[in-house]
Amino acid sequence: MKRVINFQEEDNTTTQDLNFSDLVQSKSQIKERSFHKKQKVDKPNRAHVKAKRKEMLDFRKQLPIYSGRDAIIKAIQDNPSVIVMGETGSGKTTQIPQFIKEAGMISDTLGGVAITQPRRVAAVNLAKRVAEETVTKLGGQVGYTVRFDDTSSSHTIIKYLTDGMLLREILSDELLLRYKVIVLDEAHERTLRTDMLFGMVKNIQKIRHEKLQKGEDIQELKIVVMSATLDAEKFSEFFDGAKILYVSGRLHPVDTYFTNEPQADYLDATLVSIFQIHTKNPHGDILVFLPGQEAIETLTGLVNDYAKQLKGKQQRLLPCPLFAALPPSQQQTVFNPAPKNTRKVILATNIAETSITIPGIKYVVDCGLAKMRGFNPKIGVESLLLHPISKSSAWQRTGRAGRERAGVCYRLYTEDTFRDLEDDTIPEIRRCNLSAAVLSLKASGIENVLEFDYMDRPSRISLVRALEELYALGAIDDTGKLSPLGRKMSEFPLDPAFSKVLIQSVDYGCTLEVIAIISLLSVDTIFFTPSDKRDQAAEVRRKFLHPDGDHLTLLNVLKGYWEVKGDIEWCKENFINIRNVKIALEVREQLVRFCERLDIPSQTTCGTETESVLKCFLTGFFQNTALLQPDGSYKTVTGNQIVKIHPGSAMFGKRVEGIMYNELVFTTKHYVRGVSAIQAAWLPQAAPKYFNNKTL
Ligand SMILES: Nc1ncnc2c1ncn2[C@@H]1O[C@H](COP(=O)(O)OP(=O)(O)OP(=O)(O)O)[C@@H](O)[C@H]1O
Repeated sequence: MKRVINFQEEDNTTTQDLNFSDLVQSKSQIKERSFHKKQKVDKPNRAHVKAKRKEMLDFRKQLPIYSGRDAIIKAIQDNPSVIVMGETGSGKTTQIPQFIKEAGMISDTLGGVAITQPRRVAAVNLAKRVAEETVTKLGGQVGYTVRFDDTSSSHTIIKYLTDGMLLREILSDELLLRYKVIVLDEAHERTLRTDMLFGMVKNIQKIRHEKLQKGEDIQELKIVVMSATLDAEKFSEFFDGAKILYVSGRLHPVDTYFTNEPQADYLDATLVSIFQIHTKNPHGDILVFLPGQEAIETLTGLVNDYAKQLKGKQQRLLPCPLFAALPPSQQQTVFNPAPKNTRKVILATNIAETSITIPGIKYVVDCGLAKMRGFNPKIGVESLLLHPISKSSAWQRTGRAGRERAGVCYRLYTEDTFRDLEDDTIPEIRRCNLSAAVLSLKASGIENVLEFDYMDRPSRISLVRALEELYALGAIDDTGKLSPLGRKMSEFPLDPAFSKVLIQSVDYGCTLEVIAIISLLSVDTIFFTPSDKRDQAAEVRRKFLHPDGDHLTLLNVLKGYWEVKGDIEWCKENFINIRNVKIALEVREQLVRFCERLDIPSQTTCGTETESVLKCFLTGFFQNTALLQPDGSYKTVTGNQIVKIHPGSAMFGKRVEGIMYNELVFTTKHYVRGVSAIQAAWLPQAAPKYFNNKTL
C-alpha cells in the first residue's frame, strides 16, 4: 500500500443533527392479527411457518417505527396525505405498507398499496423482504413490478414498483383505481419521474375526491410521502398541508469518520481505505460508493491485484461491482452472502444509495462524488460531470450501514467539506432534457404541460425546447396534441428519438439492425482499452471499423462476436468488453420482446444495404447533425455550435460532408459521440416538416 489515510471521528453535535423532533413513540395498542394466509401450507410445514412468523414479528417489533404504528395508521386514516420522515433503516419502506394492510385499509376490493422506488434493484429486494416478513410467496399478497419484470398478480395488494412503472400504469388506469394508497418513497431523490408523479398523483387524488362528493362509487386516494432526508415543510405545502410525522431512532448506531485532509485522488483514497479496513478492522462486508462504471471497473481490477499481494492468513477480499447497466441477475449477486473466509467489497454507484439493505454490510466508504447529468436547453447540450454529492446523499450513503448491526462510515472528505455541501441534490427536472417527460405527461392526458402542477417548476425554455423536439419528431401535432405516432412512441421504454427510429425501422426494412445498434449504444462502450495498450487496441480493432462510422462499426463487432459465439479469447484478443456486450444483448432481447408485444416485426433486415440504417437513424436524430465547414470543423445544424468528434469514434479525424451523432456531451470540450457520416441531402427526407423552411 502506498499510504495511510487518517480519519477523524465526526463531531456529533453538528453532523448527527437531522432534526428528528416530534417523536412518534406511543406503544402499539393494536394486536397483531393480520397474517392470514392465502396459499395452502402442507401440514409438516405449519410449525415452520408459525415459527417463522413469530421470528419475523419479533424482528419487526424491534424496529423504531413499530412503536409509532398506531399514530401512523391514524394519521393515514384521518388525512388525505401524510409525510413520514424517519431515519434510514427505521423501517418506513418495509413496515408502513404492512401497517396499512393490518389496519384493514387495503384489500382486493378496496384497492392495494403501491410503493414507488426510484430504482428497480430496490423495488425487487423490498418486495422479496416484505414477502419474507409476511411469510407469503412473492407474487401473492406482496409483489413487484419493474421494467420487463412483473411478479405481481391479481392477489397482490402490497406492490413495490419503480416510479417509471407507476407512470406507465397511469396510461392504462388513469385514476389508479387499483390502489387505495400510493406511497412515494425516497422522495428526496427528486428524480424526474418521481417529480412528475407528485403532480399527477395529487391531481388524481383531487379528481377521485370530487367524484366521491358527487356520489360516485369510488375510493378516496391516500398519499404517503416518505424519506429520511427531505424538506418536510415544502412537501407538506405542496400536498395541501399534509400532516408531517417524524419517527425518531434507528436500529443500530453508525460511527462516522471524516478524513483529516482533503484527498486529491479519490480512487487512490478509496483503494487505501478498503485495504485499511480489510487489514485492521473486524469482519464485516464493505460497501463503497463511487461515481460511475468506469471508476468501479478500474477499482475492481486494482482490488484484485492488491488482494493477491496480501500476506499471512488474511481473509479473501472479493470485489463485487454494482451499477445500473449490469444485468439484473448480476446485480442480484451482491445480495448473496460472501463465501466462507471472504470479505465482500461492493463497489457501487448511487444505485445502492437509497432504500436497500445489503446483508452483511458493516462498513461504508463514501468518496463524496457522483456523476450528474446536466442539460443546457439553449443549445441542447447534455453534460455528465463529476460533482460533490449533497448532504442528503451523504446521509443516505451512511444509512446503508447499521441495518443489521452497528456500522461504520468512512467519508473520504473533511468535515469542513461536508459542512459546505448543498443540503439537497438539485431536482432532475431542473437539469435534464424534458422531452421524454413531456411525452409521458401528454400520453397520460395532460394537455397543458406548461401549467402542470410541478413542485419545482422547470424553466420555460426547457419545456418549450422539449415541445419543439417532440413536434419535430412528429410526436405532437400543430395544436400540441399527441399524434398516433407520439402515442406509439410513448409505449417504448426509450428516449423519444430512439423510439421513433425503432418505429420507422419497419419502413426502412432494418429493424433487426436498429434494435442491435440501439442495444449496443445503451452501454457505455463495448470496447476495452487498457491505458498502457491504447495503440495496440486501436490497431487490432481497425478490422471492425466501418467507413461510415460508429453505428455500423458496432454492428460489425456484434457480427464478429456472433461468428465466434462470444468466445472469451476472441474478445480478449480484440479488446472487446465481453461484459458490456452481454449487457447489450440482454437489452436487445428485451427490445425484441417489446416489439413483439406492440406488433412490430422485429426480424426485418436490410442485409448489406447499410445506408438504410443511417437514413433510419436520421429520422430520430436529424437535430443531432453537424455539417463540415471550410476550415475543417463541424458546426451543428441546430444551434450553430462547433463540435469535436470524440477520439474514441470511428469518425475521429475524418472529413465528411455531414455527421449525425447520438450524444453531444460537454466534458472538457463539446464532444459528439456515436457518430456516423451522412449526406446533407438526406436531411429533408428524414424530417421534411422540420427542414422545409431551413436552408442547409
Ligand atoms: N433484505 C433485507 N434483509 C435483511 N434485513 C432487512 C432487509 N430489508 C430490510 N431489512 C431490515 O429492516 C430494516 C428496515 O428497513 P426499511 O427499508 O424498511 O427502512 P427504511 O426506514 O425505509 O430505510 P431507508 O430510509 O434507508 O429506505 C433495516 O434496517 C434492516 O434491518
